[in-house]
Amino acid sequence: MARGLLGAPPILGGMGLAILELDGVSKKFGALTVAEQISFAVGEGEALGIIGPNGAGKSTLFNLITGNIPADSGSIRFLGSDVTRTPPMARCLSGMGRTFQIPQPFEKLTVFENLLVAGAFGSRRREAEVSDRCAEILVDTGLIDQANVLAGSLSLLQRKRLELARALATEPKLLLLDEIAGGLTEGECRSLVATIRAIHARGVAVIWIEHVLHALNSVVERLLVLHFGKVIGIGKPEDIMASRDVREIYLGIEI
Ligand SMILES: Nc1ncnc2c1ncn2[C@@H]1O[C@H](COP(=O)(O)OP(=O)(O)OP(=O)(O)O)[C@@H](O)[C@H]1O
Repeated sequence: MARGLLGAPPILGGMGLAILELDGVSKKFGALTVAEQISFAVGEGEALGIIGPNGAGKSTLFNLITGNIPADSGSIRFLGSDVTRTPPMARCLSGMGRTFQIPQPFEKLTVFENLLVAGAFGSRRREAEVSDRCAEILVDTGLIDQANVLAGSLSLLQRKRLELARALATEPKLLLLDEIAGGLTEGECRSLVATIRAIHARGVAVIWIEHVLHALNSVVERLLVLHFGKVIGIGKPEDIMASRDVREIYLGIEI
């Protein structure tokens, strides 16, 4: 299990049981090691931020957690069950939802139709059964006025909101957000953060990869730092941001 920056054991943010546990997860693409002995746990209802330079292996880590790529070694437990060899769809059905760095909605479907597809597919229920829940999610994510708009004509912020809404439609207990604040204006970023905080406040555990640090640090209870596929720090955001390694490696500040 990864130690904190000061060598302390990982804190689960006082949230009790772990919803997700990685133990020694490793992955290589040919000669390139993208995940090396990654171990950490996320508490139920906790929000964990993941930072690291470009190419550090952050999105790859999400793909390992969701099962989109198989781990070479190590184990992944979700809600107490070993899911290391479980296919992505089954992980989604058991409560793992994710957004992708580049939103890819069904452009020729409306916003509401996009949600119906995600809700029905992500819960193996009929569209009529998920329709009310999808309408609620549109309200929660600030998209209700765009319900009948084609996804292809949305602004970047609205596409990010739709990406979030599609993940929520699968009714996640753990929500994985991949650079959802990237490319937004300051005001847009603030409004998206407010939405994410509200989702987290309802008890959904969040793992959020983000380069927009002020947005990330306003939500998460802990930060994990990846560098060349290795966890080089995990702990409270203020401790991580003050760490020499992180300042040198990630923020590019010479000490
Ligand atoms: N399917 C793949 N095959 C081979 N190499 C890959 C594959 N996917 C990612 N990589 C490489 O693995 C490394 C980690 O990529 P990854 O996208 O996980 O980084 P990241 O930390 O998310 O970067 P960014 O912040 O730029 O999104 C990179 O060198 C990338 O080129």
